[in-house]
Amino acid sequence: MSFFSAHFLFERHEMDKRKIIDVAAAAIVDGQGQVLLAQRLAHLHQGGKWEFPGGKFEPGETAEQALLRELHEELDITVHDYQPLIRLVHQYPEKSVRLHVFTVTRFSGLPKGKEGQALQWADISRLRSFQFPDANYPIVSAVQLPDLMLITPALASFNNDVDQLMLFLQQKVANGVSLMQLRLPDCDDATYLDIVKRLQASGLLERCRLMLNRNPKLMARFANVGWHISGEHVEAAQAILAKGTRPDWLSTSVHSRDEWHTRRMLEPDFVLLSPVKATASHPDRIALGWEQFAEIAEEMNCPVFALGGMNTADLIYAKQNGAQGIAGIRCFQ
Ligand SMILES: Nc1nc2c([nH]c(=O)n2[C@@H]2O[C@H](COP(=O)(O)OP(=O)(O)OP(=O)(O)O)[C@@H](O)[C@H]2O)c(=O)[nH]1
Repeated sequence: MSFFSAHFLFERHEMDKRKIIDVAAAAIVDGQGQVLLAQRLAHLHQGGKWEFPGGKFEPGETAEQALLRELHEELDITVHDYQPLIRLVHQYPEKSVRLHVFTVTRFSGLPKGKEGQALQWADISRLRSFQFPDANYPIVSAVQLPDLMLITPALASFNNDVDQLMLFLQQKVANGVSLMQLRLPDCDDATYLDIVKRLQASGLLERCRLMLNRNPKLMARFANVGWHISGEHVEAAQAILAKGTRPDWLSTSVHSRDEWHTRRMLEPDFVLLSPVKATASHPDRIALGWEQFAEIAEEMNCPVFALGGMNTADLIYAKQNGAQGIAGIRCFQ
C-alpha cells in the first residue's frame, strides 16, 4: 500500500470516528420551576453525570420520533406537548454528538427510571450546580432563559425622565418580562449607573435578570448583573475576562457569520443575532431573513435570540428557525 492510500485510509478512519451521532433529549418541565434530570449509568459514556433524558436516533427516525420513543422506553411516559429548545453539536475527544433538545410541557404517566437510572426534579435556578456532560452547558442556559427579552428604549422616549423609565420597567416585569437589557444609548455613564442602582434597590431584579450594556469596566462594579458586550467593548471585555473576572451571564450581538468568528472567543452564554428583518432604527443594515438567521444560529451552539423588526407573532418562526426566542424594543411597547 502506498503512503498516499494508507494516509487516505487513515483519514477516512478518523472521519468515520468523527461521524456525528444524533441524539434527542428533553427538558421536561413541571410549570413550577423544576426540570427532570436523569443520572447516566456508571458504565455509559459520561457515566455518573446528570443529563436530560433521551437517547440516540434509530435509523430513519426524525428527532421528534426519537424523542417520543426514548422517553417512553427510558421513563415510561407518553409525551403530548413539546417545542424545540436548542440544537447543538459537541465534540468529545472520543465522539461527536448533535443534541436535539426539546422542552416537554405536557405528558402522561409517572416518570420512572426504567433502565435503573436515578431521577430527580431539580430547581431550574439551581441547575448550574449539577455535574453535566460538557455538551450540556448551553442547554442549561437555554433551560434557564425565557423566550422573550426586552431591550430598553432610549431615555428620550421617556422624556429623559428616569421615573417614567422605572415605571415602564415595573409594568413590564409585572407582565412577566424576566430578561432585560438596559441599553439606553442616549444617557451618560453617571445617569446609567444611577439607574442600575435604583433597579437594584427596587426589588425588580429578583424577578428579572438584568443585562447591562456599557464598558465592562463600569459593569464590573455591580454584582448579580449580566454583561452585554457590543462591538465597541469587545477588546475591553477580553482584557477583563482574561484576568478571570466573568459575570454569571454574558451576551453579545452578532450581525453576520464573519462577525460571529470574531465574537465566539467571548464564549457568550447567549447571542443576539440581527437584523432578522429591516428596522427603522438601523436602516443601513441588510436584513438577514429567517433562512440566513437559521444557518448562522446553527453554528453558534448556544442560545440565540432573533432581533430586528420582531413582534410577538414572530416567536413561533424564531423557534422554528433554531432561536431561543425573540428580543426587541418595540415588540414590548
Ligand atoms: N440523553 C442524553 N445524552 C447526552 C446528553 N448530553 C450528552 O452529551 N449526551 C451524549 O449523547 C449520547 C447519547 O447516548 P445514550 O447512551 O443516551 O443513547 P441511548 O439511550 O440510545 O443508548 P444505547 O445506544 O446505549 O441504548 C451519549 O454519548 C451521551 O454522553 C444529555 O443531556 N442527554
